[in-house]
Amino acid sequence: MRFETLLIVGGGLIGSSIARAARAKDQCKTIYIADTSEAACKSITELGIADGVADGHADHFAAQADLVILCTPSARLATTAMNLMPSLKAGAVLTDVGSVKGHLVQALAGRLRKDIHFVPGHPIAGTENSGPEAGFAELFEKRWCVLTPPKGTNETAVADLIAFWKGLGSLVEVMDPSRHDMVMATTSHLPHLIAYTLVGTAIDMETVTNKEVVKFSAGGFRDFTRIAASDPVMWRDVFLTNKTATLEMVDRFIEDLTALKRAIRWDDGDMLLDNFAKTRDIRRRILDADKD
Ligand SMILES: NC(=O)c1ccc[n+]([C@@H]2O[C@H](COP(=O)([O-])OP(=O)(O)OC[C@H]3O[C@@H](n4cnc5c(N)ncnc54)[C@H](O)[C@@H]3O)[C@@H](O)[C@H]2O)c1
Ligand SMILES: O=C(O)C(=O)C[C@]1(C(=O)O)C=C[C@@H](O)C=C1
Repeated sequence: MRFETLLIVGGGLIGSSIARAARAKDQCKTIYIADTSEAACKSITELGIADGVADGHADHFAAQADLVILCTPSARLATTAMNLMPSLKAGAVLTDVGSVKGHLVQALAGRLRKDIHFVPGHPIAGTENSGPEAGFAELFEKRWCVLTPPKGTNETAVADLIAFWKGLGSLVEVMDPSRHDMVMATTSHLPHLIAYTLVGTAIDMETVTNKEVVKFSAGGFRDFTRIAASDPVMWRDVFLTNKTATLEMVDRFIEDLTALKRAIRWDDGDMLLDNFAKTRDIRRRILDADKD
C-alpha cells in the first residue's frame, strides 16, 4: 500500500469509482471524499463508499491525505488545486483525472508548493452517466490511465501513483501533456463531437420526424446516441480546453468526409471499399487488444 490516506475531491462518476475500487482492492486505509454539492454528499454518505464526507471545505481532510485526487469538472481543477494548496500535507502527491492535460499543467505551472508532488493523470475509462450513483469499482479494470508528470517530478511520487492505478486494475502509460491531448482529440474528443453533431442533424431533419428517429433508431444510430448523451458541461469544457488539437482533428475529418462524399458522387466503389476495409481492420485490432 503506497498511500494510507486518500482524499478524493469531486465524488461523481470518476471520483466515486476510484473510492469504490480503492476500497475493493485495498489500495488505502482511509478514504475521504469532498464534494461541493449537498445532494452528492448525501448520496456518497448513503452509499457508504468513504470514511468521511465533506461539503466544500475539505481542508481538514487535505491536511491528512497522502494522495489527493481532483475529480471535479475540468474547468474547476486548477482553482480547486490552488484552494487546497495551503492545507496539503508536506510530501503529498496531488493528481487529477481531467480529460485534457495541457491547459491544467499550464494553469498550475510555477504556482504549486515545492513540497507537493503534482502528477497529472487521466483514466481513459468512463461512461455517459454522471454522479456518485453512476460509479462502480470495476470501471478501471484493464483500461489505460495516462500520467503526464512535468519534467523533474519526483520519481518516487510518479512510481507510487503508477502502483496505485495498477492496483485499481489499470494499465498505465506516461506521456507528454500535448501528446496526450492530441491522442485524446483523435480517439475520444472527435468521436464525441461527431456523435453530438450526428444526433443533432437527425433531430433537425424536416422530412423525418423526431418520433421516427426514436422509433427506427437501429444499431448504428443508437450506438452514437450513447456518447451523445454524455454530460454537456464536461464536454463543453473538454472542447474549450483542448481547442487546438480538436480543431486540427475536425479539419482532417472534414477533408476525409469530403473525399468519401466525392467517391459516392463519382461512383468510386474501389475507394469506398478500400476505406471501409481499413477501418474494419482497425475495429478487429481493437477487439483483439481487449482480449490480451
Ligand atoms: N465521465 C467520463 O467518462 C470521464 C472519464 C475520464 C475522466 N473524466 C474527467 O473526470 C472529471 C469528473 O467527471 P465525472 O464524469 O466524474 O463528473 P461528475 O459530474 O459525475 O462528478 C463531478 C463531481 O464534482 C463535484 N464538484 C464540482 N465542483 C467541485 C468543487 N469545486 N469541489 C468539489 N467537488 C466539486 C460535483 O458536485 C460532482 O459530484 C472531469 O474532469 C472529466 O473530464 C471523465
Ligand atoms: O465510454 C464512454 O462513455 C466514454 O466516453 C469514455 C471516455 C472515452 O472517450 O473513451 C470519455 C472521456 C474521458 O476522458 C475518458 C473516456
